[in-house]
Amino acid sequence: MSAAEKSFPVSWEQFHRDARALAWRLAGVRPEWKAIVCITRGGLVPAAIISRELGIRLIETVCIASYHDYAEQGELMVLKEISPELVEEDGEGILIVDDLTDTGKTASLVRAMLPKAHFATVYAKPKGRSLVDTFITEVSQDTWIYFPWDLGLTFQAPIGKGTAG
Ligand SMILES: O=P(O)(O)OC[C@H]1O[C@H](OP(=O)(O)OP(=O)(O)O)[C@H](O)[C@@H]1O
Ligand code: HPA
Ligand SMILES: [Mg+2]
Repeated sequence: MSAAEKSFPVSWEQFHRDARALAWRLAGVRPEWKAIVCITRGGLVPAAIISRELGIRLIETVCIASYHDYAEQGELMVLKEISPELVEEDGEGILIVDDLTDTGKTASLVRAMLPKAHFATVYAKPKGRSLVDTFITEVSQDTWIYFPWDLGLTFQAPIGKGTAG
């Protein structure tokens, strides 16, 4: 991916609101889901919110790492695969959850594992958008999304010059 020029910081409240909005959309897709397959680590937080909202209690993980250094994507590594029982029927009725799709590489890898599953992310960038079935907010490709679990409270310099006390 190209170096991100803009930033999109997301608070816990906003993330919760957006993940709930995603759950509302998914409730309209089908009445029941067999399981959530959550792409770690980023998918763990939206999966917790969606599982609570939709009453889905069977949660599986597929563990993938790619962005080793912020904004620099390395080779995709599958650290843990999906259990064979859930791969049966090509993932029909299964909900795949991730926090976002950026280049779409992670999404296309997991889609190939469960071709009939429904793929949902909270955020999407243009390159990955066509690989997900449902998402809430699109941000431009040159934007880096800062998730609340990567942020902390820090001092903000005053807007006006010379007013720092
Ligand atoms: O569409 P892509 O370009 O493939 O990027 C999207 C993926 O990148 C991030 O995960 P990352 O691999 O950084 O691991 P993490 O979830 O553990 O932070 C994010 O959580 C998505 O899973
Ligand atoms: O914009 C992003 N933010 C956080 N993690 C990411 N992984 C890929 N793209 C992003
Ligand atoms: Mg991830």
